[in-house]
Amino acid sequence: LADQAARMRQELNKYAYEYYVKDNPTVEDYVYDKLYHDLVAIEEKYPELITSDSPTQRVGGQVLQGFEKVVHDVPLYSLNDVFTKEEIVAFINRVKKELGENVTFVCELKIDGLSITLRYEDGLFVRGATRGDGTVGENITENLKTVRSIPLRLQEPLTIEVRGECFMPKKSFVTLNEKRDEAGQAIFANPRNAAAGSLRQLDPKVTATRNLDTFLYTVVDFGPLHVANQFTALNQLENVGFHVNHERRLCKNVEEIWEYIEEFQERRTTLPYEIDGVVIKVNDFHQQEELGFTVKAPRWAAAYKFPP
Ligand SMILES: COc1nc2nc(N)nc(N)c2nc1C
Repeated sequence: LADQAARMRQELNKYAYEYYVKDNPTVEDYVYDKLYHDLVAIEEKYPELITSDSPTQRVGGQVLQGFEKVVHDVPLYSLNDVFTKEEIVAFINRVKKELGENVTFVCELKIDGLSITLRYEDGLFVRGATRGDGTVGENITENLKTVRSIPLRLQEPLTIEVRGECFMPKKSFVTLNEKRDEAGQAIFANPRNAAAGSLRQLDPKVTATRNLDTFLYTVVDFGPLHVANQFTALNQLENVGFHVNHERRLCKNVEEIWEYIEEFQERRTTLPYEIDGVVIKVNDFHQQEELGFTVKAPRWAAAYKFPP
């Protein structure tokens, strides 16, 4: 029976990966729901068969009295903001001055959400935390377990820490505010505040109702993923189970970067999530190491902020 429960868990986690990460479900919802309820029945009868990566454990946490502090082994740094094409040109020129002409950049969307860091040991999700001040954050593992796109077990038994954004899709934001308005509750000003409020809930059962989502964009130590640059790292992050934003693009020069920026300034209102800019990164990890960091931010990246 233990094997049967394990097979059901694996099947459910596969369906969830296809649905939430690959955005390409292979079964109808009722198939998932039926298998889920069959697993719940087995686990209720034989609680000793319950494991931490069972989808039935996503909304299990008790109501917390408060959040523990988490000291980040590797600080969550911030990005240098730029606001004009001239500043982008200056950034690219400075990078090429130090690295030579043979540099490729990755452009990614800057999601308007909350920075989170997720720790996995042997493939199992063990801890999730907020960025906080970059050095000390809050342990919100129980709340992050309720976010369906966060895998409870990776496709490989990796021990890694990944970072990204937790956000509330625009549609969920509108529905939530409609419900709150009808209930005479204060509405949230924007999806970012709604996501922050949802993650700061002491009761995970409330967080579970908020339809939060994630996009992961970096690994603290790329070693275990065996990747040499940001673009393949993003592909690998998706392969091992994380939700990664698909609008990433390799750019060789300012023209291609500016083209990407103009495209997403245009598409911003039609995207299902809010963005506040574009992040430009040197793609190759050795070149990133060569450039290093200033006190607060990497010298190999810049965040172009859209005009308000
Ligand atoms: C390399 O560091 C970063 N990379 C990022 N990438 C994206 N797409 N969005 C961010 N908000 C972001 N933030 C940081 C600190």
